[in-house]
Order: sequence, then structure tokens, then C-alpha cells
Amino acid sequence: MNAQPPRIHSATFDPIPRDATPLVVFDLDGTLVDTAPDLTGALNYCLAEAGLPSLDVDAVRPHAGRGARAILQLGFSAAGITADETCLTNQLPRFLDRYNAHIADASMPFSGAVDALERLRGAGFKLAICTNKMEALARRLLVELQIAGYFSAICGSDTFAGRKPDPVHLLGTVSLAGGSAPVSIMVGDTDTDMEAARRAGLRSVLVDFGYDPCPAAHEKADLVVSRFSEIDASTLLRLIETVSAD
Ligand SMILES: O=C(O)COP(=O)(O)O
Ligand SMILES: [Mg+2]
Repeated sequence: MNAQPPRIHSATFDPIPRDATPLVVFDLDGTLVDTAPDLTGALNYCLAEAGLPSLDVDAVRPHAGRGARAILQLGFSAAGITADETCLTNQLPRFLDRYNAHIADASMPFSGAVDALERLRGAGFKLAICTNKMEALARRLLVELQIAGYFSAICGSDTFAGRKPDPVHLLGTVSLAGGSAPVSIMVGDTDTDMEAARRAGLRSVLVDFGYDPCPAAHEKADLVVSRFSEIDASTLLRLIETVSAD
């Protein structure tokens, strides 16, 4: 059983509805789950089929949040080959089939992530996923990791007409989760996430252990954390109230 939604002391701040349940929207790759190992596995499968050398996971990790095409491009360019659109379009189904079949072989939630989900749910927060992964892949990963049940909505790059940083993606996720933007927070690892939050009018938390915590992402984030233990109910409620009072 979930606890009662925490009280947000918002009486003086328009437009937060008094009875709104706070919502935390998580990015997936590089934020909740370290997906780089299985993305690297799918890449190396394609490279091997093409007779090209494999890449180490550490070489792929900084690019792991940029989608399958970018990861394929990285692998081919490391072998000195410029992969044109036709090459990428040909490789993509192979990559995605392999990834789909091995999506949780070695991918793991980051340290403290599941405890944070448990803690926030216990404190009455709603939780959701807004990822630029395709929705079916995101769902499969979360189910295989046995954490899908935490989320009121799981929205991927193909769920709505736009994807992050298009605010349509984030606002659609908030709406599907039954949340309200003024009491919602985006937690992510890239500038794409921080920019989506800014455009959608959500508070933002940057995890600096993710795949691409660049200076622009730091600049846009309302809060930067280095571990999940820093993400607790009181910190997030304070963030909602503080920014609301601006
Ligand atoms: O797969 C991607 O393109 C990125 O996924 P993310 O939005 O969960 O980081
Ligand atoms: Mg990410």
C-alpha cells in the first residue's frame, strides 16, 4: 500500500493545486539503469557480422543515451568507416532485434536507484518514466528488471508525436501518470532531459553519474546529485516549493 500523498505547502503559490500528488519522472538510460553493457553487446553483434572489431563498454558509455543510430555510427567510425543513412537503416533492425533479445543480460539499475523508488513511493509520490528509448523496449527492460510496477506511466520516444527535448513528451507523461506539471520533477542525465524539463515547466534534477552530464545540463538543472541517496522526499518537496516561490 502506498502512503498518503505528502502535503505540499502551496496555499500561497499559484497555480499548484492543493490536492496534487507530486510526481517524479525518471529518464531511463544513464539515469535509472546502466544500459550501456547490453547496448554495447548489440553493437558488437552488428560489428562482428560486418567483420569489424568490437568496442569496449567504456567507449560506448558516453554515447549510450543517444539512441541506436548514434551507437551504430560510433562503432563503424571507430573502424574507420563512415556509416551513411542507408548503412544505418540496414543495420538498425539487426541491432534492435539483438538488443531486444538481450536487453537485461547485464544492464542493472544504478546503485541506490531501487531504494530511491521504494522510498519515494512510500512517501506518496507518483513515479513515471519518460525515455527516448522506444516504449516497447523500455517496458521490456523494466519488466525484466522487475521494477515496472513502480511506474504510473512508461512513455517512450514513439508514445507521443514528439520526443525529449520536445515538451510534448514530458507533459504527455505527466498527464498519463495523473500528475500535474507544477508539482512534477524530471530526473535525468543529459541536457536533453534538462531542456525538456525547462520547456515543459518542470523542476529538474541532474544525476551527474550518467552518460552525458555536460556543462549545459548542469546550468539548466535546478539540482545536481551524485548519488540516489540524495534523492529523497523532503529534498524534492523543498525543490517544488522553492521554485514555486520564485
Ligand atoms: O535511448 C535513447 O535514445 C535515450 O534513452 P533515455 O532518454 O532513457 O536516456
Ligand atoms: Mg538518459
